[in-house]
Amino acid sequence: MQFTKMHGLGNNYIFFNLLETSMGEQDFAKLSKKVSNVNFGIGSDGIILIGSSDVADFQMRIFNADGSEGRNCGNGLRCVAKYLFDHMYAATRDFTIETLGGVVRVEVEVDKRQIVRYVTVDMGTPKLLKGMIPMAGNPSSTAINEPISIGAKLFHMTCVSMGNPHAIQFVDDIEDYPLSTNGPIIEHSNLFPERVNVGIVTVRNRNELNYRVWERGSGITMACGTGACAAVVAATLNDMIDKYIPITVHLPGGDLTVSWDEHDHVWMRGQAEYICHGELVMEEIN
Ligand SMILES: N[C@H](CCC[C@H](N)C(=O)O)C(=O)O
Repeated sequence: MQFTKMHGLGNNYIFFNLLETSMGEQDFAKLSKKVSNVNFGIGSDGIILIGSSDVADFQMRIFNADGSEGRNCGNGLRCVAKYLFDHMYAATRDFTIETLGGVVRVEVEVDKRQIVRYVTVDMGTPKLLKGMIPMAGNPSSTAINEPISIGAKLFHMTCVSMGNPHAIQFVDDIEDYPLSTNGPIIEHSNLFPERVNVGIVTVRNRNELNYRVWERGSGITMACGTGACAAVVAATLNDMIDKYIPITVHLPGGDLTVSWDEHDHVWMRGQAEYICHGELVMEEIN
C-alpha cells in the first residue's frame, strides 16, 4: 500500500490516497495505531485518508495515533490541498473538502514552478454552544472563561468547536504549564463526552498568540491548525486580541495566520510539506 508522509508545522500524518486504490474494509483505527507508532510502525500523529465525496470536490478523514477518528484537521487539510493540486487531482487552485466536521473551502498559493507553498482554508464558523462542542452543561449556554473543576483542579476554560472540540486556557507562559499532566486529565474528563483537544495560550499582544496543544487521541504535537483557530476565537471572545484582523499564532512547529472575519468565518493560512513516499507492507498490519 503506497503512502505519503507530510506535515503541517511538524504535525505529521501518513496519507493514503483512496482516489487511486481502495483499501477495502480496512480497520482504519487499527491501521492508524500501528502506523503511527514510531517503533512498530512508521511514526506519525495519525493517518489521513484522501477520498471522493458526494457533497464536496474531495473528502478527508483523519484517525489519531490512538485510532480514534477526528472530525477535522487544519494542518491535515493544508497537506491534502497541496497533495491534490500537486498531483493534478484538483483542476483549480480553490476547491472544497468534506470532513466529518463539515465541508471546507481551500485555496492553494503556488510558486513560479507551480508548486504549492501556502494554503488558505476557510474553516467555516466556530460553534460555541455546549451542546455543539459537545460538553456537559446547559446545551444552549457557552463556556467562556468558565471556571471548571476536574478532579481536585480548577481550570478557566473557553470551549470552541472547529468541527472538533477544543478547550482553551489562557496562561502567563505556555512553557510553564504542566500540559503532559493536565492534558490527559482534561481530555478524558467526563465533561467532554467525545473527549477534547486541550489548548494552552499566552497572549503576546493584540495580534499575536503563543499556543501549545495536547491533542485528543495523539497527545502533545508540534502544531494543531483547528486548535490555533479555536485559540483566536477564544482570545477574541475574551477581548484579548483585536477583532477581524489576521492574528499570528506561534506554535512549537511554526506560525499560522488566523482571522475570524465579520461574517463569522475563521480563515487559516499556513504551509504544508512532503516528507516521503513509501510502501506499507500490509501483511504486517493485519
Ligand atoms: N492536528 C489537527 C487536529 C487533530 C484533531 C484531532 N486530535 C481530534 O480532534 O481528535 C489539526 O491540525 O487541526
